[in-house]
Amino acid sequence: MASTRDQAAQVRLANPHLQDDRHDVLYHIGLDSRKHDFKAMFGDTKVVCMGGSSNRMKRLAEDLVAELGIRLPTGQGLVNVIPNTDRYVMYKAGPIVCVNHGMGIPSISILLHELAKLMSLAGATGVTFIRLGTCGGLGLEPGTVCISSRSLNSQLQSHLSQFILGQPVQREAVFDSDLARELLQLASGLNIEAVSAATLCTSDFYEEQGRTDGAICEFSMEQRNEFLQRAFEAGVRNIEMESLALAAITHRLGIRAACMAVTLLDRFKQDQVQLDHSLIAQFEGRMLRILAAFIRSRNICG
Ligand SMILES: O=P(O)(O)O[C@@H]1C[C@H](O)[C@@H](CO)O1
Ligand SMILES: O=c1cc[nH]c(=O)[nH]1
Repeated sequence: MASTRDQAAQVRLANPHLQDDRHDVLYHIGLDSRKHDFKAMFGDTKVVCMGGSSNRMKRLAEDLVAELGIRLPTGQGLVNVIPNTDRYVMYKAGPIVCVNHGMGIPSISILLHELAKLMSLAGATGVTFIRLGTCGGLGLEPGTVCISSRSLNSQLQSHLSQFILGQPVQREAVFDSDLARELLQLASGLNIEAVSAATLCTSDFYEEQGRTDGAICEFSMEQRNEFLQRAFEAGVRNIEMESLALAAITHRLGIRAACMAVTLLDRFKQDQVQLDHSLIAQFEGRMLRILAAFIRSRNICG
């Protein structure tokens, strides 16, 4: 349970160049502090939900409205609140924001910079960021919800490496352990198969995840299996493409964050995702139920 101090905490940026009263253009999410009233639009935000695809985030917002009985502004319905860009979409249902992050670390990290600035300028307090995604599992039944404890890069190290001004910078990629535990308990209470473990985050779906079915593959089946086994022994139970940036950026800024992703396949058994869309939607529904239980437990929707 979040403490009173956590609930009052504002998002604090880690950038001495930024003045509080600045004019700021959040270019990729199409928001401008001179044209939009950030406090009125986003000041009440408590949870920011993220996932790769735009339609999935729209569905998530619709499902949360139905599941939690959230009342929308009269005559407005659920609308994309960032229509000035087609990079991302964003829906707001009461204090919940649902935004898509695209695929991979560069796409989610641009979004995270702009979302953190947005939440800070809006004066939002006690905000939690949660990614709801899909992933490959290691030794898990498809449909298992993986809640990341930390994220490992493709060298199985728990940090995000970047080159800033030409110099290597490493940022620790860990998630809030209390929040991860809380989500795991909620899953268990709902009888949803879930684990909390390390997540491998790569910058590619094919070769970096050890798939032999990409357009290029220069390793053997034995090497593939050895890599997946090594990841498993390092504590990895799922593989995806965004958790490293989510963990590193939120940890650096002190934003409470979690990454939940449902497994679409067991990578020890296969490389191709062969599930049909209705089953994927059913699996994603498991994360919606955990998320809804989390939001209910926080009493933030009135
Ligand atoms: O949240 P989603 O399901 O979009 O994320 C995973 C990781 C990659 O972005 C993508 C690869 O298929 O799916
Ligand atoms: O295997 C998978 C499935 C979904 N997303 C990934 O990044 N990998």
